[in-house]
Amino acid sequence: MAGIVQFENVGLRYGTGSETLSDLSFSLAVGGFYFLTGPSGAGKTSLLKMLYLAQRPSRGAIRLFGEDVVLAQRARLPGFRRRIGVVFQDFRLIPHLSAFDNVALPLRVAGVDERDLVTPVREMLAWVGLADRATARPATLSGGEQQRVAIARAVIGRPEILVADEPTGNVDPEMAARLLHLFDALNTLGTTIVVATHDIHLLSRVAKAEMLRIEKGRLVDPTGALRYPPRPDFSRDGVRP
Ligand SMILES: Nc1ncnc2c1ncn2[C@@H]1O[C@H](COP(=O)(O)OP(=O)(O)OP(=O)(O)O)[C@@H](O)[C@H]1O
Repeated sequence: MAGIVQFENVGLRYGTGSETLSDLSFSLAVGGFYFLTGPSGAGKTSLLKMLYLAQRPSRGAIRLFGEDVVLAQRARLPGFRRRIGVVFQDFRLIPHLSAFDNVALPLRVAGVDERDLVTPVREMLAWVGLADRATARPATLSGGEQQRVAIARAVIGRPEILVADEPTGNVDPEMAARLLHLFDALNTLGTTIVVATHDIHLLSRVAKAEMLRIEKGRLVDPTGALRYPPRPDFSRDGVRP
């Protein structure tokens, strides 16, 4: 079955320098849970940006939901983006809006009636432990609280893909475990999850997760499990390549 995300020979060059990312070829399954790891500066955020359509690749093909998003007309990109929830490394909350209104934003953009959004937004704020901070503006929240608002905003619209860049960077281990539980619950409902992280404790907490590792702009894939197109299955006659 085709993946919900497919990168084929993707390269990314900022400006005129050498490529930041090279020869990325992989496929992510619908409903999969993936951790993206690698040293600082390896290119994790850059890969995620291409995935959530904030950055065009310099070469190669990217297919999301079965459609070529590099060749897609610009006018169609917002439609694809609405199907992807993003937790940015720097949160990107709207400063003049309360926590409630930041979380409600994707539902309002999608045209959800005001009467229908109050309960889901309150429930989501409670989920991330911020039920009593609904009226607070981002500047009055701690870094960890802002991060949780950002996560609530990313998942409120039940995206098909959730992309999170270091989502537990500013929270204590107990909150990190709760957030991971939230991602896991979403994943169980069918959302494909891609989490970039340095946190090795996080990696061991989700047994079903697969690892994507980037080093110096290239995907390191020792098992070959993520290679695109998939390897032929030799298991029936027991012959390994
Ligand atoms: N907009 C940009 N213009 C030019 N170079 C950039 C840009 N964004 C990132 N880079 C460079 O691309 C390389 C990869 O950066 P990226 O942020 O993708 O790495 P990362 O693996 O996410 O790092 P970290 O774990 O520290 O967040 C770095 O050398 C960085 O300086």
